[in-house]
Amino acid sequence: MPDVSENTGRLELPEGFPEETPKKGIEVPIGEPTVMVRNLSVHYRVPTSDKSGGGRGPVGRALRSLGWSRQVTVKAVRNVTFVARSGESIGVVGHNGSGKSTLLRVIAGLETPTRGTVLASATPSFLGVNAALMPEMSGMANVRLGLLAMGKSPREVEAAIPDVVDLAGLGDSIHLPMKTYSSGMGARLRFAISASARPEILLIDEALATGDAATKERSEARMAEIRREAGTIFLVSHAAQTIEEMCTRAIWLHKGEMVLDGPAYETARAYRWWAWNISKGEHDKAEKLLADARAQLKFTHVAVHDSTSKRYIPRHRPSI
Ligand SMILES: Nc1ncnc2c1ncn2[C@@H]1O[C@H](COP(=O)(O)OP(=O)(O)OP(=O)(O)O)[C@@H](O)[C@H]1O
Repeated sequence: MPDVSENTGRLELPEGFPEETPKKGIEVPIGEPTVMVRNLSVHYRVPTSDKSGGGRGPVGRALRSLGWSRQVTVKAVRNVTFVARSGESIGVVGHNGSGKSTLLRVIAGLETPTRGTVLASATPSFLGVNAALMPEMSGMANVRLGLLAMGKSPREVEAAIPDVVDLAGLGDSIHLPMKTYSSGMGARLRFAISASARPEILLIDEALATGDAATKERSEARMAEIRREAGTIFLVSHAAQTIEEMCTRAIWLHKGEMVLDGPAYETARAYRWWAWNISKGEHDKAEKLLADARAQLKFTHVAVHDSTSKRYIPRHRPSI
């Protein structure tokens, strides 16, 4: 058993936030750690068109005319640490550019962190069948293609198809070319294909926010099945309400930093309250909410002992 101590406390709702009864999600026992993220940072060096670098004078102009451009560092994820356990579905919320997708890509093993480690008990399944899907082909043909791309045999594909089609809930549209689908319909199909594998760790980026009520219901039931089979789900969404409805726990990222990590309902609502204040131009109030949230974030300690480290696979080769 790795040595971990985590934030599992209840969070206080910010003062003045309208109370609602939390939706009672599907309860599943919480088990062993499945993903451990320790001191994770991801920085990018990117060119900027900002003319202030390299000097405004003739030297700067000459350098720029030779194609030189100033580089800046974007700190997409800053020193994030947490532990995910089987049975949890963890929502990741935050403003545009707060690092949500980057965090998921590192867990998926698609991105190498600048610092820190990510360990996982199994290879995560990312909603990444997108690349294999063909817009010209029908939804049904894409189900076959997606399932084959996930490594299923033709026989397994045929056996899985009815379940995927049912979960996608597209009706007769399943026979139409995918390029005619709305973004929500495409997302439903991708979710259904990825979830059919019942992976131990499932990573979903923005796929469920656009679903209608019936789809959400079906997706939630499927997510609960995965959790019941000792799985863990990460769900990135701008729609904090989706997180409230579909997750057991949520992480709020702000400018790459973890602001809050706690029960989905409280965390997502605290984020919504902050976002609402930002949208109304109440920046001082929003700053205070951010500070209050940070004050409630408890330190998570992660140490993997040699005796158990074999169970956990690094998702990357750490650069430091
Ligand atoms: N490949 C990349 N190269 C350079 N910068 C990147 C790259 N990927 C992400 N970033 C930057 O890292 C930051 C975090 O991006 P990320 O996509 O993780 O945020 P996000 O919270 O998922 O955003 P959104 O909600 O808008 O989808 C942003 O400032 C983004 O511009």
